Amino acid sequence: MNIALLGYGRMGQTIEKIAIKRGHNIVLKVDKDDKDYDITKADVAIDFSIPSVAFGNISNCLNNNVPVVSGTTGWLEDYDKALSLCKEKNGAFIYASNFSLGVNIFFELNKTLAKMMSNLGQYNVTMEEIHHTKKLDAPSGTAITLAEGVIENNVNYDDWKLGSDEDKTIPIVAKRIEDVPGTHTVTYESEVDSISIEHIAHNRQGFALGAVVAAEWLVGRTGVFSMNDVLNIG
Ligand SMILES: NC(=O)C1=CN([C@@H]2O[C@H](COP(=O)(O)OP(=O)(O)OC[C@H]3O[C@@H](n4cnc5c(N)ncnc54)[C@H](OP(=O)(O)O)[C@@H]3O)[C@@H](O)[C@H]2O)C=CC1
Ligand SMILES: O=C(O)C1=N[C@H](C(=O)O)C[C@H](O)C1
Repeated sequence: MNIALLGYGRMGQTIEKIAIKRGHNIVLKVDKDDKDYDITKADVAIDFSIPSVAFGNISNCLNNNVPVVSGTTGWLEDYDKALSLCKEKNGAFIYASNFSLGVNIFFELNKTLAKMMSNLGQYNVTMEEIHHTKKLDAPSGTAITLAEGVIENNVNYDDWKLGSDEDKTIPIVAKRIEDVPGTHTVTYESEVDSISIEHIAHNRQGFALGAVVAAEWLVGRTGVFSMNDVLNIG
């Protein structure tokens, strides 16, 4: 496949190596100052850029009939617009807050645990995410997906907030520590005990491999998809 990389930072460069190993060609690398490029030479685009430009990158792909995989976080206020544009153009689009196989299993585990804890009002849930100091957004997209998984499956919660202690609101703590690729912990705490589940990324390989696998899966399909479709889980 001919792949366009929209964003050639930490993730773009990791994806490039994995894509080449899997026999693909990188035909375009787009960074901040690259404006007039021809996206149509790609069979699929993979966007790992920055929150303020992600929706523009995705729209450009959909407007030019190029399937697009996006892992950029922090732009989801425009997600519904991307979804409508994809439908209008009969295009192909996948967004995931986290493309790693391990985290997608963790998402399902989180939903199951949330359901089990729904009748147990003596437990309060908290979430913590730890990332490297260069990360632009907080909380992480993965933490937001985890919080949404609890809200959908546990009657005790209907919202999430950074550092909140409001009723029915999941408090999320975001820590920034140099070089941490991504650690997410969900904890249920009562007066007598605590239950935690945790995912620790050791490097960016899992995110990057998941994005390339998603791109391979997306080409030839039309619609808006999630990693559950790609991995056939959930
Ligand atoms: N879904 C997932 O599995 C994962 C998601 N992420 C998310 O992916 C995104 C990227 O992460 P990461 O690679 O670590 O970040 P980086 O900052 O390393 O890379 C982002 C790149 O985007 C570039 N950029 C800026 N403007 C544009 C533009 N208009 N078009 C294209 N590229 C542009 C930046 O260039 P410059 O530096 O010159 O501004 C930079 O090279 C983040 O939102 C992060 O949260 C990260 C890991 C996994
Ligand atoms: O910015 C990162 O690095 C990461 N971002 C994603 C997120 O916001 O959840 C995924 C991963 O945790 C790494």
